[in-house]
Amino acid sequence: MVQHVSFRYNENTPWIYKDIDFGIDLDTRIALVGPNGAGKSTLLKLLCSDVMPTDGLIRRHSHCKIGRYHQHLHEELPLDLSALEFMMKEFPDVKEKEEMRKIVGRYGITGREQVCPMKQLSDGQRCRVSFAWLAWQQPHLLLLDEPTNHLDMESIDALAEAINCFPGGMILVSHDFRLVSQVAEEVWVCDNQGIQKWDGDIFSFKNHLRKQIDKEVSNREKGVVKER
Ligand SMILES: Nc1ncnc2c1ncn2[C@@H]1O[C@H](COP(=O)(O)OP(=O)(O)OP(=O)(O)O)[C@@H](O)[C@H]1O
Repeated sequence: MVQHVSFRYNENTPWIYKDIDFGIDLDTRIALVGPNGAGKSTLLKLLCSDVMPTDGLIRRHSHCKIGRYHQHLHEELPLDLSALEFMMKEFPDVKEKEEMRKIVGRYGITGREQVCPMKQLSDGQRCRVSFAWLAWQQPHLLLLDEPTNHLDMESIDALAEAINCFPGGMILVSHDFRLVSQVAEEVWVCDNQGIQKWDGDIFSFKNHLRKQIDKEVSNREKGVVKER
């Protein structure tokens, strides 16, 4: 439950949210959209307590496990360890190396990629390790912030399929309309320090953006003509 939450990073920076109020649960399937800098990533950080509300309250079920994927997650991996060593260290309950090999293999990290130091992997491969790490925590709620940046089309479709098989809640921030259309049931717009449910699907939102841009361009052109 997000109750009357307002947030700004500090006293010298503008309010990102003012008095937002909503609830999410394990059936939640939301795509967050909105202009750059509106506060989409900040909302995910608030939900997983990476930052705390300036005012108001966020109440969580005490057993709710939240997993957040963000663009810098793969940069936080211990690069001198191999993917296999890292996962064995993070999940000591998996005792057999062969079992962990299978787990990591499901994320497209196979053969030598599993045992070489992760510094030798590409960004895309490291992202896959991050996904394996995130998924194996078995969160109840997934917060995905731009998860497609280092993924090819095939991996994006695999991600969509995985999200659709995931039984918990999900909030996605993504500029990838194709992914959004495959996994989101609702579109919420972050703008002007608030959040509003979009009355339509992601494609109608895209059309709305296109019209808005056309209008801005035409107004600018009219302005230029007037100036002349
Ligand atoms: N740690 C921070 N300290 C101060 N300001 C920050 C911090 N992190 C983000 N901001 C600012 O807060 C605002 C919201 O940022 P946020 O990243 O949440 O927006 P966003 O909607 O996710 O943007 P984008 O689509 O560009 O990723 C921006 O103006 C950003 O510069």
